[in-house]
Amino acid sequence: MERLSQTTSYSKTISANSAVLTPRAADGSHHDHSTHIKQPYVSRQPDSQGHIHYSVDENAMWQALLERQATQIPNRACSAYLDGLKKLNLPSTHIPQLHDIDEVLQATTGWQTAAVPALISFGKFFKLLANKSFPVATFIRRFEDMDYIEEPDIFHEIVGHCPLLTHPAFAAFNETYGKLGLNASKEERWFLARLYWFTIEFGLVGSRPDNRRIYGGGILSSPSETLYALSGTSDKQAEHQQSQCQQQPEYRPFDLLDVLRTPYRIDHIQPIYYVIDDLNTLFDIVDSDIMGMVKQAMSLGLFEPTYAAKNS
Ligand SMILES: C[C@H](O)[C@H](O)[C@H]1CNc2nc(N)[nH]c(=O)c2N1
Ligand SMILES: N[C@@H](Cc1ccccc1)C(=O)O
Ligand SMILES: [Fe+2]
Repeated sequence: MERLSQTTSYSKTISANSAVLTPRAADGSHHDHSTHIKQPYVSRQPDSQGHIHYSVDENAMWQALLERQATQIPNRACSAYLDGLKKLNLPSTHIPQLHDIDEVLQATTGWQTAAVPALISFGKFFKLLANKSFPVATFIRRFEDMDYIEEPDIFHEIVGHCPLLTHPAFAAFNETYGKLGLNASKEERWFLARLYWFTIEFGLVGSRPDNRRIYGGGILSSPSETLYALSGTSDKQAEHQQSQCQQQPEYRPFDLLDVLRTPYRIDHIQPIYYVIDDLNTLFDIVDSDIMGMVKQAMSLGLFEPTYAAKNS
């Protein structure tokens, strides 16, 4: 398997649809392509003891990301997340081994991680969650993608998701969500994906701007989105600033039916966040008739995307 750190990573960027061109010739020479190419990420395989040998560069990336987030997260993440982060007791200078994470997850909620190559299919994803296993893609972003990466890397899965997986009610939400997905049809799964997206991935909690905090793992693993997500001021001012074409997030009060009908794109910072009053709102949803709501959303159809929809 090609080692991530040895792959010559070209400065980006191609438009999302451009073909990935062949990298630098073996002898190091290269033709100056007018377009740059984005080296694909390749996940690392565990050795026979289940140990993954990361390179110096990859461990340095982890250290840089954790140091940056250590300065940005404390007064932006919700307290349940901060409690979980402390329990994980993550190493600061190197990427943790999955069995070290599993020890904490097993002891707190009976969960564990599952090494996966990258984004996995809905079917595999729901099956893992239904069995209290969380997918962890075993590669880490390069420095050029430090602030924001379009696909989940190990920093996203471990620092974004694992802290709240030590929280019993949050873990139960994930497990129930997985079981619902397992029994859902293909089309229903697309609607369920929006519930996950606007809560576990990109959810905010706290109805007033001054008490608003982040619980979404997709935000907390991105240094730039962590700052952006709470940068919106009061909703009125946000509208005004938006009219001044400053990029400001839109905050919407959480409504399950609205969430299920809201298209999203996974490849850029989110323009819309749904806000719950309290984490318990999330746990009440588990006891509500989610699939009934999905059927209602299907009959009502999707809202118009607020931007050119690519994949949602
Ligand atoms: C269903 C959910 O919205 C999302 O699309 C899933 C799909 N596959 C995934 N695959 C990985 N490795 N990590 C993830 O967080 C997800 N999220
Ligand atoms: N954008 C997140 C990673 C992510 C990708 C896709 C879905 C969810 C999360 C980050 O930079 O950390
Ligand atoms: Fe995620």
